[in-house]
Amino acid sequence: MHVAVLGAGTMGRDIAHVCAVAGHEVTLRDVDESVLGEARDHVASNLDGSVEREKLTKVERDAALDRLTTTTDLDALAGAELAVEAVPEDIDLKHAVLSEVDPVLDDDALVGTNTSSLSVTSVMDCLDDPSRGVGLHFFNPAYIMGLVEVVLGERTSEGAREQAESFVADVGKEAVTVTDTPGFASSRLGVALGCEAMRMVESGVADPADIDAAMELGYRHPMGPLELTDVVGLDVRLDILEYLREELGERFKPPQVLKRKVRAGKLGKKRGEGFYVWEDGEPVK
Ligand SMILES: NC(=O)c1ccc[n+]([C@@H]2O[C@H](COP(=O)([O-])OP(=O)(O)OC[C@H]3O[C@@H](n4cnc5c(N)ncnc54)[C@H](O)[C@@H]3O)[C@@H](O)[C@H]2O)c1
Repeated sequence: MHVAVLGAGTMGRDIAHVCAVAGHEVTLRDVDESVLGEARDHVASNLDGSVEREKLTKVERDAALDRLTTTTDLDALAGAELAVEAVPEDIDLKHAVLSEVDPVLDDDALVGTNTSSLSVTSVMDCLDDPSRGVGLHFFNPAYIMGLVEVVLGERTSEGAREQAESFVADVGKEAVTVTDTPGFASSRLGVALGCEAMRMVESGVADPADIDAAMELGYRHPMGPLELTDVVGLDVRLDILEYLREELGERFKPPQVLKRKVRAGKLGKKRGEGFYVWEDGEPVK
């Protein structure tokens, strides 16, 4: 299948990786040429890691990388049978991207959005045929995490649901299918925990490493809520909180410490600093 991935940032590049390994021809599009170079190197390096861990052979690694094309050119998406949108969490931007791409895709193409929280019904209402739209919510890092939330918009057709669930199984992930409610099942709970952890940092309960250790060692979370916020991106978490506050009320009010860090460009792992300083891909605790 020809899969178009829109946006080559944190999520788009790993979704492209997953689809290429599963045997799909992937066109990864971004508006920023430099991001595309980084994205390809990132995928190549993670594929090398899979070879080292004997999850892939060298031949499979090379074939997956050959199936991945990066481009800024919209026409390169022509005829794609699936598009997965992974541009920033802004409904106007998502509408602009999907409206532009819609006419170029195959007539029956499935259109997925990787939104973490926005209404899938609203994201998809710009499509010529919104019944082809569905949420395909991958988790970070998408090439490792086993879950994809399939989110059904008000107008998502039964056919689109089946296509989405079978695509998720085909790329080796487990689907949970949820209705279109703010934050779905995962982000709403995950963000609530992260938000409370940030308030605890603000009020001096403990430092980030100790708060994270409490959840990791006391509750068996593989990663504490503040480290996870750094991995996800503080800007991404802020966008989600602002939307959930609008939809669900003041309990999702973004903490000041989060706003301050975002304003200062401390966006987490991708910028080398968030709640932690990051060196060689690891937080300094
Ligand atoms: N970061 C996470 O952990 C995470 C997890 C699950 C879901 N999500 C969701 O995935 C989406 C993407 O998040 P991200 O963290 O990858 O963002 P990001 O900021 O890392 O990447 C977004 C990319 O989109 C590109 N872009 C902007 N405008 C574009 C356009 N018109 N056409 C094509 N590309 C364009 C940017 O250049 C950037 O490379 C968001 O909806 C977010 O909520 C994020």
